[in-house]
Amino acid sequence: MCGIIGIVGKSSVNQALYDGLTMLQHRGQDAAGIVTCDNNRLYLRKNNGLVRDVFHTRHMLNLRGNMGIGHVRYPTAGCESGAEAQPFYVNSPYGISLAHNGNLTNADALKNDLFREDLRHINTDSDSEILLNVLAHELHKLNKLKINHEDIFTAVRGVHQRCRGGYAAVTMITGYGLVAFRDPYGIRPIVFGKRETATGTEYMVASESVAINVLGFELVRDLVPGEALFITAEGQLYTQQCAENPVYSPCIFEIVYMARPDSIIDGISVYKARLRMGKFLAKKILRLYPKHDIDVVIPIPDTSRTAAVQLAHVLNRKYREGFVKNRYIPRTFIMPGQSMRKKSVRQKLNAINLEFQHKNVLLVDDSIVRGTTCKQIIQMARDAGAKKVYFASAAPPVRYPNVYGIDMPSVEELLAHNRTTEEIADIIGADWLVYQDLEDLLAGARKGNKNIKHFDTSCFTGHYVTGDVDQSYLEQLAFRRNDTAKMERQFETTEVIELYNVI
Ligand SMILES: O=P(O)(O)OC[C@H]1O[C@H](OP(=O)(O)OP(=O)(O)O)[C@H](O)[C@@H]1O
Ligand SMILES: NC(=O)CC[C@H](N)C(=O)O
Ligand SMILES: [Mg+2]
Repeated sequence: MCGIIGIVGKSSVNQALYDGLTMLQHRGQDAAGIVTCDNNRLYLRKNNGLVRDVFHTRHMLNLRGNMGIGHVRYPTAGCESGAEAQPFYVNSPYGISLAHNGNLTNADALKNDLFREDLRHINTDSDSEILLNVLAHELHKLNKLKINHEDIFTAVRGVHQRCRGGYAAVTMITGYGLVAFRDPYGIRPIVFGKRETATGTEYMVASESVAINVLGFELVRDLVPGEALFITAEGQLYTQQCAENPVYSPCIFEIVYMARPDSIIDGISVYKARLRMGKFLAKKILRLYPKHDIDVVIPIPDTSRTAAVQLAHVLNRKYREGFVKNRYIPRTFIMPGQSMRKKSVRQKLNAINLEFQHKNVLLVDDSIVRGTTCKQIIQMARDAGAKKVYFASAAPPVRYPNVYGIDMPSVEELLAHNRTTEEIADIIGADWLVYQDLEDLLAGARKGNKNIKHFDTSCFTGHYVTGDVDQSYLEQLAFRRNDTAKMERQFETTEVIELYNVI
């Protein structure tokens, strides 16, 4: 769930790209990058860190031109090295740069094919470098000095035929314009917008609508699954469906946790969907515990707040901000290692004792994944003087790995895997625990857009919409990306590549 952005403007786009990336920072905290194009020359800055740390005035001044793309990264493949920060670049054909949100499930086979058949070298373990080279090859094989929108859509059709998994991508073809595309299941989100200026229409593509709103663009719509968009450097827009059998199946975890509440994804207001999650969860609590003795509802900031407000309202109990969040500590779930995540929970959240003393509190979180947050938070509530601590998760139990762009690679790390709700309550130290039912979560999301019949719910059900994920893939993924493997890799190879894809 990285954040991607692209703008074709009528004046310099560096500041707008920077501002847009700050609106997408919650999607990736590990690395950030921008590449711009001016007079057929590219200017790139990327590195590890938050947006505000990666771009200083001198970098901003160098990012020239009226067209560019950007990325904030949360790794799901390869390593955390700055060498794998995006956008990636390949010089042939035409000079193409790419920013990718998602994860390819056939990356190994593609890498092999790219080397043996397409004679292309992939220098990192990032699946995004593979996606870029597949697109480059599909363009290359047209064997044309000059390409038009039809050629570009032909190449994207080729990408859909070869690539599997989740991918929303924005690419820039030097001298031509900006190309964005979404995988045939629409797993990862991508929207576009436009803005009228005195000198013509400007276009913008982004992972979430919030970036489009804040920059003063008007949201046009989501790209539908399989669709591609091409905006010429002069500002002409073309769109085309490039997949044979697209099936709308957006990732439900975007609604649960990833996206900002003020975003609209696939026509669904994330905010309203989260309110409905709170309502359904309250109804379930009333069904299970009609004589409950909850005194107060307390959210675990930030993401659960929206659901908790509505949950408290339906339960007819007070909603209180019992935990104060340190605004300078980023999101913990998307941090790379367990020790960092664990330490950060305590740095991030602190209890206001008077909201807990002598009370039976219901703590609400949007989800429980590894259990890092809830274990510590329940203890903090007890230390703050709570009589009883109940816990509600606005999402169902996360029991299976995610393979489409969220870093949940190993079942061993998932608290709910092979455990009952009672066992989990015991481990986290809650007096009782309640999870949202999947049907209610889906109903809450569907109410926002009745046309969406399916969602990718793989982390709750183990059913993978792309149909290509088998046990051996999951074993490989867990082997490569479990926390211990990541930690070992950090010491071995982090900065060894040193080929930063510099333009
Ligand atoms: O069970 P866990 O593995 O701890 O993961 C789930 C937790 O992580 C998230 O919070 P996060 O701090 O990442 O983001 P937020 O501030 O947006 O809530 C989420 O809201 C849960 O609290
Ligand atoms: N979370 C994502 O979208 C990750 C993008 C890409 N797979 C990477 O690891 O860099
Ligand atoms: Mg949270």
